Amino acid sequence: MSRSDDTPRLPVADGRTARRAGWQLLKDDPRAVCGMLLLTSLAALAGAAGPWLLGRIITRFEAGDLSVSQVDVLAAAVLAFAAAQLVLTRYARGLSHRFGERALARLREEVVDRALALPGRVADEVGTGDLVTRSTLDVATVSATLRNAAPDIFIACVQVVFIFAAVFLLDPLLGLCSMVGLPLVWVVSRWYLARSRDAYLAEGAAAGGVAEILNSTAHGARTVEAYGLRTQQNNALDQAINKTYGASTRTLSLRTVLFPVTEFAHTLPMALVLLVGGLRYLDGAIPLGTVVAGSLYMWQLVDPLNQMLIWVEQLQRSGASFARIKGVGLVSHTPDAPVPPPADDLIEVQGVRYSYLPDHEVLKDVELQVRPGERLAVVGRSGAGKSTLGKLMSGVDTPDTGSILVGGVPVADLAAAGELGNRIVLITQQHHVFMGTLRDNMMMAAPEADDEAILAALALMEADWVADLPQGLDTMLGSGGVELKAAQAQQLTLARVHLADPHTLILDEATSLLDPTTARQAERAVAAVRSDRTVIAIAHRLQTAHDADRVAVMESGRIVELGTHDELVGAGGAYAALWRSWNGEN
Ligand SMILES: Nc1ncnc2c1ncn2[C@@H]1O[C@H](COP(=O)(O)OP(=O)(O)OP(=O)(O)O)[C@@H](O)[C@H]1O
Repeated sequence: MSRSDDTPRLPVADGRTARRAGWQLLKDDPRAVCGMLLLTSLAALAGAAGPWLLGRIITRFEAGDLSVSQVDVLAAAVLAFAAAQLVLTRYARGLSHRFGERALARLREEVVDRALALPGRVADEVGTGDLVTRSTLDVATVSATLRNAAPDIFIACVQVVFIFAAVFLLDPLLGLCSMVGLPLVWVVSRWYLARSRDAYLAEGAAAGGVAEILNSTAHGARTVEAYGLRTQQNNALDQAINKTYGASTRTLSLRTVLFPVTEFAHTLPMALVLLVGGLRYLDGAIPLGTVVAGSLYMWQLVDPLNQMLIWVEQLQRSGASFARIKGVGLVSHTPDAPVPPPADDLIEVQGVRYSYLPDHEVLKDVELQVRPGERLAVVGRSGAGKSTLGKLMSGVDTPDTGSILVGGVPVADLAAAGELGNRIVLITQQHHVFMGTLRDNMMMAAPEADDEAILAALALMEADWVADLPQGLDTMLGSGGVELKAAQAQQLTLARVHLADPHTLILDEATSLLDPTTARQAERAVAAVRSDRTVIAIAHRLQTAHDADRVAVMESGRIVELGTHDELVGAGGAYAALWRSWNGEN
């Protein structure tokens, strides 16, 4: 039940891909980036003016060519520049935050799109834990960076550049002194960054492992109880928690080196500027005002460098999260080019092979054409591959080889582009009710549908219960709201399909789990939604095959017979045998 270390995981984007994706976030919003750069530069310039003016006051005062009123004017200018820096930084930060929010919104949409475009087989293989961790914890980590760290780091970088430039302009030797800490910061950061990516990835993966075990235990709680697997699950959880502890300790030990060394690297230039500046002043090489201005710049440098130090860890952590988020896209099925509209409603299955597991082919060279408006029944023994064929025809996954086309366009491409829902819909026994109002649940199939159309679709499915809902179409459904019974959920699903108005329905035993009365009601609902559409019915009851235009018989992943009911009964093959045995049973 619990997943082991061998459980396949979603891939992680390599450093180059992640850097390119990060760069793309900037390129996607060029106006905001230019605005941020301009405002931050102006703010840094205003910030650099203060120490320079104070230095001038001291130098000229020392030289005796400054009156008290001139001191007042210069002091007022210092204040004015400080105020300007405050205002400009505030606007720069506002702009950066808005940039961060927009980038985050794009990233969130991308995660959802990519997760939804994951091939069904991959989603089955990797389980929910890894995917959930990437779309929740990892997105939260990246969002903290985009909201707070990125603006602060950006502003700090610009400030640091301006401060160094200002010290060099004051006195090149003091400028050199101001930079002595940089090699130390460079070395320790390289040391840290070389180790921390893997360490944070391991920490993220370990957290995913814990989430996976908790998820599978919660979902399979009854099985755990029934088979007495409690100890086994506890042990697996203990192991996963120990792994998380080990991974967190590793990242902590990296931080205990980074922080003290960089702290020292900040203090060193301040001391050197004071020492060398003082000596040069005593030698008469530079005025006192230059030493004061230089040390004030060093004092100004502490804050942005500290900001960068504080955020470098967050940056690294979110770099790992960003790579994990981008990794989801590496296995998602996304079409390379814009998807053209299908020429018509003809469905063609050409040489399709498919396996869930290596060396176990479930579909073997399946060929099939379904004409618009045709009713095709797919029959065969359990495990023959009927449902798998239905899933592939509805774009849930892509074939390993061969293609499934509608009007000449691969259905998986249409599904990935979100353009399959109003063409081909798969109806299974699982009817999902989304958390939200009844109207939300209906409008996701047809965003432009009005209340009248929604109520008409529900009425067509005999969903009388809608009239009893406390807030009508505004009633909240799902957990925390009104919980629908299986039959009601099915009516809702079918009404949604009716609104989406696809040309093809793939019915996979849509009514078999219901009790006889609700099954009859459900059959009427299915009949209402089938009218005038192409219907591919994956049928257990051969009456469905009898009433269909054509019947495809599947055996061990192949279509072994294809024809009308009468033709196949006459041929005396596999279908005739199934028909005889079904008739005998009934
Ligand atoms: N998610 C999965 N992972 C691995 N194997 C699977 C998965 N789903 C189906 N299979 C296997 O693929 C084969 C075909 O299954 P499929 O459900 O398509 O057959 P079917 O004809 O629809 O059977 P039934 O009528 O019992 O639903 C079976 O051997 C089944 O065990």
